[in-house]
Amino acid sequence: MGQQAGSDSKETLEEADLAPAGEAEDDYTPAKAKRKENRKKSTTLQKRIGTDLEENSGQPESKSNLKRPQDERRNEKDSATAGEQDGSETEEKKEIEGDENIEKMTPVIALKEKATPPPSNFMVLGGHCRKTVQKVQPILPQWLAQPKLVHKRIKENTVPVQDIPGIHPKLLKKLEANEVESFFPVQAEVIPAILESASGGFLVGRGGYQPSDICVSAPTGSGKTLAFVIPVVQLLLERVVCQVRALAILPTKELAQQVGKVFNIYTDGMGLKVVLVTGQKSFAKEQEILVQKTLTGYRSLADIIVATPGRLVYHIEQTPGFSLRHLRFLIIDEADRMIDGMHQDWLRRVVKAVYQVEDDSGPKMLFQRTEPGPITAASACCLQIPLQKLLFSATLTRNPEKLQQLGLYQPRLFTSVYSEKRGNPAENEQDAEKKYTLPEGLSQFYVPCTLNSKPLLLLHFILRMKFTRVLCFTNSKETSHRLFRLVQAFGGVTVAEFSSWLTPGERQRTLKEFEQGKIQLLISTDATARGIDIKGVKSVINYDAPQFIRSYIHRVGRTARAGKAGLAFTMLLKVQERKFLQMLRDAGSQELERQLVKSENLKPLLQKYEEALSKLQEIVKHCHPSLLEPKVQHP
Ligand SMILES: Nc1ncnc2c1ncn2[C@@H]1O[C@H](COP(=O)(O)OP(=O)(O)OP(=O)(O)O)[C@@H](O)[C@H]1O
Repeated sequence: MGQQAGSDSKETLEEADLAPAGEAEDDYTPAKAKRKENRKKSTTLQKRIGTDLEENSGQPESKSNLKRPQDERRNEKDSATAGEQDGSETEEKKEIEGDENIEKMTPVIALKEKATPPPSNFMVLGGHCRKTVQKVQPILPQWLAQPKLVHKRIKENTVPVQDIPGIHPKLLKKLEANEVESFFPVQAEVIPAILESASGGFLVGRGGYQPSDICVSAPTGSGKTLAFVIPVVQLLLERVVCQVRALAILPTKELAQQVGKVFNIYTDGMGLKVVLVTGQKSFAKEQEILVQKTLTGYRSLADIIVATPGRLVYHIEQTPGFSLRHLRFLIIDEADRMIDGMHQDWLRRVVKAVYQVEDDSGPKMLFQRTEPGPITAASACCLQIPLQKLLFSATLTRNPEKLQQLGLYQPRLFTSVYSEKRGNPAENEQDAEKKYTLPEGLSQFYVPCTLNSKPLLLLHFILRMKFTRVLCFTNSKETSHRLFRLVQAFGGVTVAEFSSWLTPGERQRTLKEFEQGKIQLLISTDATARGIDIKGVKSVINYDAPQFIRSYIHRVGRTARAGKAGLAFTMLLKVQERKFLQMLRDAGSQELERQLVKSENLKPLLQKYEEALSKLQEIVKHCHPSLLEPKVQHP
């Protein structure tokens, strides 16, 4: 029923869900803002000079001035001299006089100023000399400046599962069955913190107070998913009535499916129900598995929902009986990406649904649901079900302005971004904001190349250096498709492409085949850059250099996961080298090694490559329809 009614809104929102992460730069620097403002002022002044010049030239030696009585002019002269004696104005004048350039540039003004003193309301121009602007250092709030540090080295810092107190025996069994013997550092820190925040039962905060929201910034592949799945499942084990108590929001369908799978593993046989709300199923089907109509109203069929924001909002608005009034945990994975998508207004709508007043609420209700505010005698006498936000990302912004949009409550930050030398994240707050941590097992290289040698280099890595399970990134789906066709025409490589051109079903199948080792080379847009956990990816090749540091971090993070080793190669044109390498240095990454491939090594591939190019030209000439059908090809 609601399916049709909301189809328009669904289209737009889902479209946004699918859009590959165009990583906007984190460019919060108050100093930058200040510089911009100064530049703006200077432009305005320049404009004014222009206008004043025009005005002056339009009034040759101010006839009006000559016409005015002599004593009036004398008065003006006197007041100008008096002005010079005033401390501040003298300084300003010195500045103007001291700027020789200005005098050279504006001789007309200089001459006229000497000839006739400016009228009293004349605006003195200036401010063109270069002043050194004092750098504004941001002062971060304490929770961002002094976070809880999480070891970045996984291997040396794992903690045996049994050493973390309070894990439910049922979950210990599950962990063992899934070959998780030790917790990774981020799990060892965050799991106890979440469990502790609900130590008085998940329906009330500790001591009756609202618990702190939790933000986690840890490298790609460091195990952030289990860091929220384990405590959330454990805390919901004690629930009696099935209600939506936990909601995990992710930016794409594939990521939501992946997280849904982990929740399913750890809730299996525990009596908790996990529902995926991503648009993979029809809207009506999703409604059926979310709520059930009863004689007295509706009942929830889900304890945990894993959703993309667009589809979720659609259910909030269109599904009768769908309620978030019992929501206890709001998990925002890939949080920085989700903040970028805040314009969709999904968070406001979710929070509104959580605190929505329903008919059955009233003074009789044991637990209340009101948005957190100042504690008053009236608010303190009722037990509140807290809503706790849990944020996770490998590139979590430390920009307070951006984080402020999430409406966090007394947040705590767990981070792996710190200086190795001093272990002090607040060492240089401005720097820390732009720094990220890469997985310890990652070896990074850059490959100098020309536009023409790029495809040959890729083939060289696969065919001559025998790289297997390679994830290759391009900057657009068009490039991905062309490259895929070219490698296909070359032959000898099991290749597939991955982009938003594929249907969700095709995307899922492709990822599965890649994971199973059936595909040697997967050419992808940034659609697989974030969060996707494909086991056994040995190397990542950036066929096109990523434009933003966050894109780079997520792309190369598809390898070297869970403490394993991995290789990352970035092909760089001569013109890209300096800027790209500087971008990495600024992010605190280790220096990339230069991997030069000699042209002799590419020569053996040349003849076949040219044949492949001609083949491709033929296809394009005859406009082969299959050119528009991206698919996997097995040789
Ligand atoms: N304690 C553990 N022991 C062994 N393997 C683990 C453990 N925790 C997580 N893993 C494995 O590590 C891999 C990476 O975990 P996960 O996907 O949670 O990383 P992530 O930090 O969310 O990465 P990204 O930032 O890229 O999303 C997964 O394959 C997961 O099964």
